[in-house]
Amino acid sequence: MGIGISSPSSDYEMEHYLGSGAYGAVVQSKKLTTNETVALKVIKNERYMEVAKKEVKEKASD
Ligand SMILES: Nc1ncnc2c1ncn2[C@@H]1O[C@H](COP(=O)(O)OP(=O)(O)OP(=O)(O)O)[C@@H](O)[C@H]1O
Repeated sequence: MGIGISSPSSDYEMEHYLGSGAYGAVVQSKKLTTNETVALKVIKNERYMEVAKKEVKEKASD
C-alpha cells in the first residue's frame, strides 16, 4: 500500500517515483475516485508554487 495524499478534488495513492525536475519530484499515483494512473508533481518548496500553477494552466490549455 502506497502513501496517501489528498487534494480538494480527490485522494491519491502514491505508487512509485518517476523522476525529478527543477521544482520537485514526480510520482506515479492512483487517483482513487476514478482508479486512473496519474503523474503527481510534488513541489519541493513553497516558492515554486506560483511557477507550478502557471505550468499546470499552460499544460491544461495545450
Ligand atoms: N507524465 C509523466 N510520465 C512519466 N514520467 C514523468 C511524467 N512527468 C514527469 N516525469 C518524469 O519526471 C521527471 C521530472 O519531470 P518535471 O516535469 O518535474 O521536470 P522536467 O520537465 O523534466 O524539467 P523542468 O524541471 O525543467 O520542468 C521527468 O524528467 C520524467 O522523468
